[in-house]
Amino acid sequence: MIKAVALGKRYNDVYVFKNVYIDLPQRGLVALVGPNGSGKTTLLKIFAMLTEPSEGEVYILGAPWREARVKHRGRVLYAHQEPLVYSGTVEQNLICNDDDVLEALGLKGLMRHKAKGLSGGYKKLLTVARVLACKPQIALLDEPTAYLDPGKRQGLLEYLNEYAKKSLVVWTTHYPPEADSSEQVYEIRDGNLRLLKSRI
Ligand SMILES: Nc1ncnc2c1ncn2[C@@H]1O[C@H](COP(=O)(O)OP(=O)(O)OP(=O)(O)O)[C@@H](O)[C@H]1O
Repeated sequence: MIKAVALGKRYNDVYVFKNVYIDLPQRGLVALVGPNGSGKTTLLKIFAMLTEPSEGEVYILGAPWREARVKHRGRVLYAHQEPLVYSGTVEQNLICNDDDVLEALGLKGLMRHKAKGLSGGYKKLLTVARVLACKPQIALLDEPTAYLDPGKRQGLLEYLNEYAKKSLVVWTTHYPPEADSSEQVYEIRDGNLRLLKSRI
């Protein structure tokens, strides 16, 4: 439900990537790997309709990018790379409430804690939970496993695999082995995107 055709993005005259083609399904877990600065966040933010493409076209849930930005706003949610929390409690940091998500991400017992007082890992989990609890049709998660210990990484990935049975989840990581459990793995490198693996 995300399709890019000859997509390019440049800042001034410098291309981050060009001639990107991708066709992502309605549901499934899709990992985007690549080294620092390769363009993972930029691509995710284009899909999130936060960054405008420089050339080509992107279709989100069937609508061209500019139209989708108006039509599909709440259906496509992006979780920032940085653990982003606001003042107030964990509960007050959530826009939507979903017990399953909070339980799975280990936040259930922390609802009355001050969000700014959480550790980096729990701030990151809250950033991800804020998106997943709202049940978007497309969840775009920028390095959701960063800051997490191995147990929490695995727990989160297991939950994402479950979640992706109903929705499309695109997530980024620097660490290719971690992407193995995803149904599709794309790599972005030197301005090009290529499909490394697909089980769909
Ligand atoms: N607003 C901007 N203005 C100018 N250049 C930018 C801007 N945003 C990103 N870039 C450049 O685009 C390139 C890709 O950045 P991006 O953050 O998408 O990479 P990334 O793969 O997510 O990196 P990392 O793994 O380090 O988070 C980098 O060279 C970066 O400096």
